[in-house]
Amino acid sequence: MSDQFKKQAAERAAEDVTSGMRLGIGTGSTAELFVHALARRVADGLNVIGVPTSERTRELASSLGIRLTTLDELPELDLTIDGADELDAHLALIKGGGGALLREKIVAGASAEMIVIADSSKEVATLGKFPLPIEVVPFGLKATRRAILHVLEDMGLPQNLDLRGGAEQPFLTDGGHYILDACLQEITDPGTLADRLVAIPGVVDHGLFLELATKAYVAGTDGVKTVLPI
Ligand SMILES: O=C[C@H](O)[C@H](O)[C@H](O)COP(=O)(O)O
Repeated sequence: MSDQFKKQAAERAAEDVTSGMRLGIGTGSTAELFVHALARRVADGLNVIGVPTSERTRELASSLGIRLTTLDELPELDLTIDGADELDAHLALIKGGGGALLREKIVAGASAEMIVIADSSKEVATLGKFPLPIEVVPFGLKATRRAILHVLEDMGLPQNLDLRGGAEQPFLTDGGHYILDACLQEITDPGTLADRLVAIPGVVDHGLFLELATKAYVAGTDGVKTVLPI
């Protein structure tokens, strides 16, 4: 069922794309459904150029005939459409379940608008049930981990930090970094947490996307609703 909802949200967002747009294209299962919907519109004559947020998305979009470039070639975008792991009523997001958070955030930050597409299971009152991905450089992993744990302790948050993929074979992002997933349950002050995490040397970025999304299409049993940040 949730796949059906993801598809409905993705197809609704594809309707917002107009010819001439410079488009950031997200990553993940919902974003992939959007890529398919977009490709159908491109086959019907829609003229857009896209910047993918991952190698995975690049391969899919290019195989479906969507014209692509890089953010270096096109550093200003009109719209990014991407999925999310969680969204709240302010359209604050947790992203990075698929490991693409860094490129996703850079691309969203270069876009005038960002539309989030999701099924209604992703909507939460408070962010944090979904583990927060924190992207770190491999060098000095233990020291970076300790510094993150210190911030979590200081903010009264649970100190659960897992290296994605495990120590034997850590997951590597497109940028060659590791991900530490923080199981926090309730992030009551995402702004402070975001600021404190990026201030740690060794932390590249984290999956809190604050004040980036301008609209969301959330699909559930009642159809697709439009959510604007409160
Ligand atoms: O790194 C992955 C991205 O942030 C995804 O957009 C996010 O994990 C949501 O993915 P999905 O649509 O597969 O639930």
